[in-house]
Amino acid sequence: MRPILNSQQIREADAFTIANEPISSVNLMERAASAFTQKFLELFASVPSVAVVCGVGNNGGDGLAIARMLQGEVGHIEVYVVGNLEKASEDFRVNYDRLGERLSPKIVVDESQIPEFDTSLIIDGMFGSGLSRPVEGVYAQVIERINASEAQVCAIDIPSGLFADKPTPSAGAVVEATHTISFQLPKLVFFMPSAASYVGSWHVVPIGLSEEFLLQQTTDKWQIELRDIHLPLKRRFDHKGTNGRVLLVAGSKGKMGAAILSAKAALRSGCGLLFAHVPCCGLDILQVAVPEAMVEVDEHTEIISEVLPEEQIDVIVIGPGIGTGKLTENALAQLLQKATAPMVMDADAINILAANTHLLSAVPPESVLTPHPGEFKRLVGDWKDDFEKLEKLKAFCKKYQLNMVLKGAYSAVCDTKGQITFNPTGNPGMATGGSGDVLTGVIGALIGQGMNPLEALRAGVYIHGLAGDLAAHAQGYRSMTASDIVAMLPQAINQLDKKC
Ligand SMILES: NC(=O)C1=CN([C@@H]2O[C@H](COP(=O)(O)OP(=O)(O)OC[C@H]3O[C@@H](n4cnc5c(N)ncnc54)[C@H](OP(=O)(O)O)[C@@H]3O)[C@@H](O)[C@H]2O)[C@H](O)CC1
Ligand SMILES: [K+]
Repeated sequence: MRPILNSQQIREADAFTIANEPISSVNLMERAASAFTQKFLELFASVPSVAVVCGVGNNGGDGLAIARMLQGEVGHIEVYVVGNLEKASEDFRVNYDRLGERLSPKIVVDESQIPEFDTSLIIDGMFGSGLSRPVEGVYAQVIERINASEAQVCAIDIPSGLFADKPTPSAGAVVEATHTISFQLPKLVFFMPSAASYVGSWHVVPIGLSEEFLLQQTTDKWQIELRDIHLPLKRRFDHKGTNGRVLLVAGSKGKMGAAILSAKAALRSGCGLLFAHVPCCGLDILQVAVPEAMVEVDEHTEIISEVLPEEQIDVIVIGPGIGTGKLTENALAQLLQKATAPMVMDADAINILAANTHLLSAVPPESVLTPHPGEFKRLVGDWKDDFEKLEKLKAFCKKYQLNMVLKGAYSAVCDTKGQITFNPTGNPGMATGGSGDVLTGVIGALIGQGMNPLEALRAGVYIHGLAGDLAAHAQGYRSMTASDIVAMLPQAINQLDKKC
């Protein structure tokens, strides 16, 4: 997993690398600028004109070095320095002197000197990880002008004005980048919905900071990587009874589709036997749609009113399409008293828990909850910003000793110790009805096959997102449906199997 460190830790990594590699600070800047330039040229093949807007710190120093490196690679280049040169950092000065006369920068210290920015692209190097306060005054005016221009904007390290690891006050101006090329590690704020319009598409380029130092750092935030996913092995002598016995409790009148999607997803994710408990009205529907499922019917025609867990069930998946009626609430309460297998709880199962918080302590330890933000809000109340939302997620998982995925772009998986991992796969096309039902089925199948619930949760969100990406590629992210995600599960799982 890739650690996500705070600005202070990254500064220390910088200093450690300089002292121990050893490399001079200005040469580290040269390496960072070169890594940026290479990625930039991959992203923007032919750019007619670029404005490089620099502050006077090291982010600005990067900007000057990048402007120098881009000479001959792009058309016309203009360089602007915003701020007081007397306050410039050491490495900024060295790069200022290296610029040469052809790129002679224009200095901006007041409003009258702010240009119109009519280039096709702007590189933003005003502030990076050294931002110490919200951006105001002439700096804010420059940012407003950048944001108002027609140009694409590519930020160096982080969009100027955005704090990497804490909320940015709404009073401060922030660059709205179309792309951000960041150094060595992603910054926490890149995973926050509220920062998406500033960060744009983000890319991380290695700049050779000491791996030894980075891995020693304490953090509770990580990014899942492909190499972290280890699927359960299938062996020659396995049989259906050893490949996971999954009980799916899902559906109600008019919502049998949720049960079908979960059931299909579980079967496509390798579960050996799928038992489905559904209301009477769902019997024919499920048997026709999913012939592999063994269906047991509830006494009630339209909803689930009583579930008795059979013996030898490895995992119980409950929630998709069940509704929140009183009888179903009672059925869930009874099930919680008797269940010993870990549970995957989604949708209305979570809504029932939110309305009856005394039930939370009865959920088998290490079980998995898969709320979307609306369901999560019902469980923990509202939050003032994305950072507080993550704190609430940690506190909840620690308190109830549960694993949880908070679904959305970069779904956040939290374990019982409060460690958070962000999932990199997935796309906006997955924000469609039934997508969550697919995820619960995948996670249930993986737990059934013997993965521990946390590993299954991390692998499940990764596979689900990957299948979603493949579906978006095939159908377009506007048109794809949850059934398309199910259809792509085999391809996604095959891709993961091949890398093992
Ligand atoms: N660590 C690495 O991996 C590497 C980072 N590089 C680049 O360096 C920047 C960080 O550089 P740093 O000099 O620490 O900070 P900045 O350039 O972001 O900004 C510092 C200057 O900006 C002033 N500042 C801060 N906030 C404001 C504000 N709101 N308004 C006006 N001025 C502001 C600050 O002044 P102070 O008064 O706060 O002292 C400084 O003058 C990193 O992001 C990378 O781009 C390396 O090049 C490679 C290694
Ligand atoms: K920047």
